[in-house]
Formats: sequence, C-alpha cells, structure tokens
Amino acid sequence: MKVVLNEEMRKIDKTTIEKYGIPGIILMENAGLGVVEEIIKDFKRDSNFTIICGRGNNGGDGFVIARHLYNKGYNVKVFIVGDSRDISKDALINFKIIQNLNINITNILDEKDLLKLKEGILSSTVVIDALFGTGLSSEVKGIASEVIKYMNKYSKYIFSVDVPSGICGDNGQVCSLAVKADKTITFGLKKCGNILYPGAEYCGELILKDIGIPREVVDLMNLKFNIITEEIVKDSIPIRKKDSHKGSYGKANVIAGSFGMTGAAILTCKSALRSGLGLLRLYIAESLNFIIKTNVPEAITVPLGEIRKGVIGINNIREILEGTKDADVLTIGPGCGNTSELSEILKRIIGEVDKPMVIDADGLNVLSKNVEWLSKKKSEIVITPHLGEMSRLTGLSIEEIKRNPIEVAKNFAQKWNVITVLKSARTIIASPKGEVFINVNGNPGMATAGCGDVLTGIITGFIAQGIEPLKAAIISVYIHGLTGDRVAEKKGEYGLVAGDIIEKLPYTIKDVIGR
Ligand SMILES: NC(=O)C1=CN([C@@H]2O[C@H](COP(=O)(O)OP(=O)(O)OC[C@H]3O[C@@H](n4cnc5c(N)ncnc54)[C@H](O)[C@@H]3O)[C@@H](O)[C@H]2O)[C@@H](O)CC1
Ligand SMILES: [K+]
Repeated sequence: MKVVLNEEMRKIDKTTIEKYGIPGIILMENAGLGVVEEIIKDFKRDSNFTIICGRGNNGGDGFVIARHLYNKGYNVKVFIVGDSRDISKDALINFKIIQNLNINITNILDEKDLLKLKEGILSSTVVIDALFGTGLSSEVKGIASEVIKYMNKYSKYIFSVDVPSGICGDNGQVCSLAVKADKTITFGLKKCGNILYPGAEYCGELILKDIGIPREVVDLMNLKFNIITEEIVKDSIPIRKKDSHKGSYGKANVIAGSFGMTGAAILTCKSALRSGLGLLRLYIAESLNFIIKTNVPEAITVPLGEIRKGVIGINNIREILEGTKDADVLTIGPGCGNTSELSEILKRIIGEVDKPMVIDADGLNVLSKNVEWLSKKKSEIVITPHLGEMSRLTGLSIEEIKRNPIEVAKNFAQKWNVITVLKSARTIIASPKGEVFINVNGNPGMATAGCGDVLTGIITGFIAQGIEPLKAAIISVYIHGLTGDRVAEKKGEYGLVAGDIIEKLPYTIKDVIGR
C-alpha cells in the first residue's frame, strides 16, 4: 500500500484537478462525505457537534461535514480560527453555503473568543478537528495553539480530518502541539505522518477514505514509499517442492556469539532455521562450541581457534572466506563483541565476499568507525541497525533520526548502496534505489534484548532460500512483527521474550502463506 508525503499528495490532487478535470470542490465534497459516513456509524441523531475549521482546504472539508450533518438533523456549531476573509477558494464556496444555511458560525480571532469555544466543546458529543491538514507549514503558535489545547482538554471525542492538526504529514512529528484524536479519517492515500510515531498515536484509529482520485494519477506518480502488507509478503515466499532436499533451501553461514554472548548466536541460528532454511553453519570460538551444540543441535558448528577466551581473530579469516564459497548468505555481528578482532574480520569480509550479507549488532558497531568500507563491497548487503546503531553509523543523534527516520534510512541506503533496515516502533526498510517500506505491526513488548537477533536470523533464512535481499528484509520484518503481535495477544507485552517469537514463527509463516 502506497503512502505519501504532503507534497506528493498536493501533486496528486493537482493532477486530478488539472489533468482529469475533476474539480477540487468535488474532492472536498467526497472528503467531507467520507468523514460523515464514519460519524453516523458511531453517533446517534441526538449528538451535538463542534466543528473547528481552519482557513485552508482542511477547514473546507470541515464546512462540508457541517452541511451534511446539519442536513441530517444533527446539532452543529462551526468555529473558524482566524479571519474568515482569508478562507481559500474551494473552502470559501462551502463556507458561503453554510452561511446561507444559517448554521451557527463563530470566529475565533483572539483569547477573548476562547470562552465561546470552551462552551461549544463542553456542550458537544463530538468535536471535528478540521484546523490543519497537509498544509501545516510551521510550528503552531498563538490562537491556533490555544484552540488545540482546548480541543484536547475539553472534548469527549475527536474526529480529525486527514491529519490531526499540529502533526506534520511528512514525518508524524508534533509541531509544538497537536490534537489527540480518537479517530482520523485520511483521504486518498495515507500520509507518512499518519503512520510514523508520534503521529500514528495522535491519529487514534486511522481510516482511509477514497475521495475519487483516479487510479491512473497514483500510478503516474511513481510513488516510492510503501506500507508493508500481507499481500506483498504472501506472494514472495517460494513454494517448497515435493521433490526437494536440504540443499534446496539454502546454506547460511553465520558469525555470531562470543564469551558471555552465546545467546545472541543461539537466537539468530534458531530463527534462521525456523524460517525454512536448509542448512546453517555457525562459526564460533571453540570454547563455546558445546553451548551451541546443546542449544541448537540442528546447526552445524565450525569451532575456531580463539585469540582470547571466546573471541575469534583474523587468523581464522581463511577458513571463514573458504566457507562462503558454497554458502548463499553470510551473516555477521550478533553477540560478536565490539572488538578490534571483529573489525579486522569484517573489513576482509566486506572487501572479499561476493555472497549476500547481513550485518547486525556488533558488526554495525565496528562498521560505524569505518563506514567507508562499504564502498569496497562485492555483494548486496542488508544492515539492520536500531536507533542507537544508526546514530553511530551516521553521526546523527537519536533524536534527529527519530524526527525523520524515512529520510535518514533512505539517505544511508542510497549513499552506501546497502539495504537499510532501521529498526524502531515503525521499522523502515530503504533500498539503494530510494524505495521505502514501512512496517506497521509489532508491539512494545518486542523492545527487549534478543528480538533483533531473531529478526537477523529470519532475514538470513529467507535470503538463503533464494529470496532477493530487499524482499527478504521486507518479509522478515513483517513476519517478525506479526509473530510478536500474536505472542502478545496471548501472553501480553510484559512477559514477551525473543524465544517466544522463535517458537511462534513457524505458525505465522504457515498462516501467512496459507500452507
Ligand atoms: N484539492 C485538494 O487539495 C484537497 C484537499 N483536501 C484537504 O485539504 C487539506 C490541505 O489543504 P491546504 O493545502 O489548504 O492546507 P490546510 O488546510 O491543511 O492548511 C492551510 C491553512 O493553514 C494555515 N497554516 C498553515 N500552517 C500554519 C501554522 N503553523 N499556524 C497557523 N496557520 C497555519 C495556512 O495559512 C492556511 O490557511 C488536506 O489535508 C485535506 O484535508 C481535501 O479537501 C481533498 C481535496
Ligand atoms: K485536521
């Protein structure tokens, strides 16, 4: 499912109006009707409505909503924030209609008008927030910010029109303050700000309404941002043939685990195997071999001589490189330790291995000191940083990344030509070609140690099975999140641990692909 930036939505509206001759006023009518359709599902005829409108087209949608609710016999009050002489073109047509209908309209120009607003809100069952949509252009200040405070403080139930006012449609950031809606009805396509946090939380329940934008217009735009859906995932996992053997499902080589961190290796290996992988080889310090063998008997281990207790060194590089010749993927990083030994190994691997690679955790920590190694890579690489790791890789603060995760992931993917999986509450996958895939499942219960290792294992397993790395990353992130949600459904979010996701993984895959 496509998702858009404000500017893209404006272009879509403009093309619809100018190229296809569908007047903006019709789109506005459809938008308003879409909201009314949702309202009447939830609220009976004795409900009272306060509709708070800005002077742009978002306010115009509000005027349409006011008219239809009034015609249906609901009690409606409209408040306009700012001078009504500045109302924009299409909105003005609808404003004049509600004037002609003698609907109760109040102007909010300054603080002295706020008392009327407070009374209006307190006497209403529902408040409709049609103050700002995709046209919000800066921080909210002055009287508008007071109006938003009043909405949040005194409303019983808020419907936001398109985007909660005060939320930036591009990145979901709060522009100093924003409306906390119970439901948001967005039009045509979901906006990034509806999906990314904190915007997603401010939306409450999000509903997408068709407003009559021709399909051709959307196709023409060549939109690059997507929400991951089950359809994308379902169609990408290959069918297992009856006449097959373990070689048919790929070989994965994994470098993970060190003294004190064998758990990361175990979780990575187990989840790779649970995702349908044929054969897994783990390169591990010899003193840790026994722990792995007893915990993941299905893994083949390659015990390596150690430099220090439980840490392998560059002296093993020949064996590691040799082993990649018949492998389909090489994964490096989980639980390896942020050591100079790993750094040396990673440098050689990036420069010499021509098989797809997954770099995670300590692999990223050592890479962050030498990102330029990526320019020497011989293969497709997937990196899976969480916000802290992305901060180290880019030199940006975590706050900066959170403010614009799509841009940060996209820029990194394009600059270094790597598939970038930026993990957070909304994991973002960016490709070197500028495509972006946003994952919307998963839950806070998954914010625990080990869940990242599980994701790395799943990606490893799917790449080994022959799925191209970008697709493998997309599928894995979705299935990982969905499995976490299924675990949380039964166990709740508090007791969820990474191992639970591994246990449930086969069932999720079975249900998603339907076999
Ligand atoms: N033809 C179209 O473009 C359509 C637009 N639609 C609606 O129109 C919205 C976009 O309309 P607009 O582009 O007119 O923009 P908005 O109505 O979202 O906002 C623009 C208005 O807000 C004011 N404003 C912006 N930032 C401000 C700030 N920080 N503080 C105070 N005032 C501020 C501007 O001066 C202007 O009056 C969409 O979100 C959607 O709800 C729908 O009606 C469908 C069709
Ligand atoms: K709004």
